[in-house]
Amino acid sequence: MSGTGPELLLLGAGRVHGRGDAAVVALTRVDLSVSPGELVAVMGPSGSGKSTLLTLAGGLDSPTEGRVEVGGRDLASLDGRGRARLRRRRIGYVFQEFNLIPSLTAAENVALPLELDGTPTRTARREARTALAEVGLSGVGDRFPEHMSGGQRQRVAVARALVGPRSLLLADEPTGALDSASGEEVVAVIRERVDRGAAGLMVTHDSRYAAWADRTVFLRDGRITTSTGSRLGLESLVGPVPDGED
Ligand SMILES: Nc1ncnc2c1ncn2[C@@H]1O[C@H](COP(=O)(O)OP(=O)(O)OP(=O)(O)O)[C@@H](O)[C@H]1O
Repeated sequence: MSGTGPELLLLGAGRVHGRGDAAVVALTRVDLSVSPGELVAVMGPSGSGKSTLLTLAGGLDSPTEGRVEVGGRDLASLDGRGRARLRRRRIGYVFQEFNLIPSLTAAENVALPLELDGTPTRTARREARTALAEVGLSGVGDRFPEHMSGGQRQRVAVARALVGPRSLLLADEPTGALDSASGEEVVAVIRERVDRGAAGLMVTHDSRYAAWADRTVFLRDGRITTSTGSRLGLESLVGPVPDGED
């Protein structure tokens, strides 16, 4: 984590695919700042640019206009290797698909990003157990994904995104097809890590999960149309939202 500035900053950021008549504007002129300790939810209809926003924020794709900074650093100033290193060390992703490797145990799956980054196996496994404990899965490190429930598997995926000192969490529909109890557990884990100092950006279709965020931005046709400052604001837009502990 660096200084007091935002962990994630998008300034006039946009992404156009293709050219001329075939050009598709996936995202345009987005200004967004997410500070350490802040969780921002992203909502919007299908095709409104939510995933594009996340891939730009994570340096998986580059903007065709504007800029994206992570930890005060303009991603365009880094070469491919520099961006890859930043992604591995600083950014945690949670996707809808669990993407766990079936032949590895839960702990091995979680340790993998650290091991790929050169962390000695022993240290990586220790960090993996800490991350599994953080998501409430202390006892299942030696289990294989096929012997776990959907909710447990997604929490393993969240642990893999959290492992080590991640300062930016990007979650694209992290609750996926989970039932609401498992979904709430996943969002609670993200909320907890954010409360301990990470910055979080989470795409969701469900206002119950967005209610865990400090702010919600709404996308339409690639633009931010509305931004609520609080849960109360969200309530005025989408109707009553349940309490966090429900
Ligand atoms: N590689 C690409 N080439 C062309 N168009 C693309 C590409 N990727 C995304 N788009 C378009 O950009 C727009 C935004 O897509 P994006 O996936 O970001 O939306 P989304 O809000 O995440 O949608 P969903 O909720 O369905 O996942 C869509 O119109 C999509 O068709």
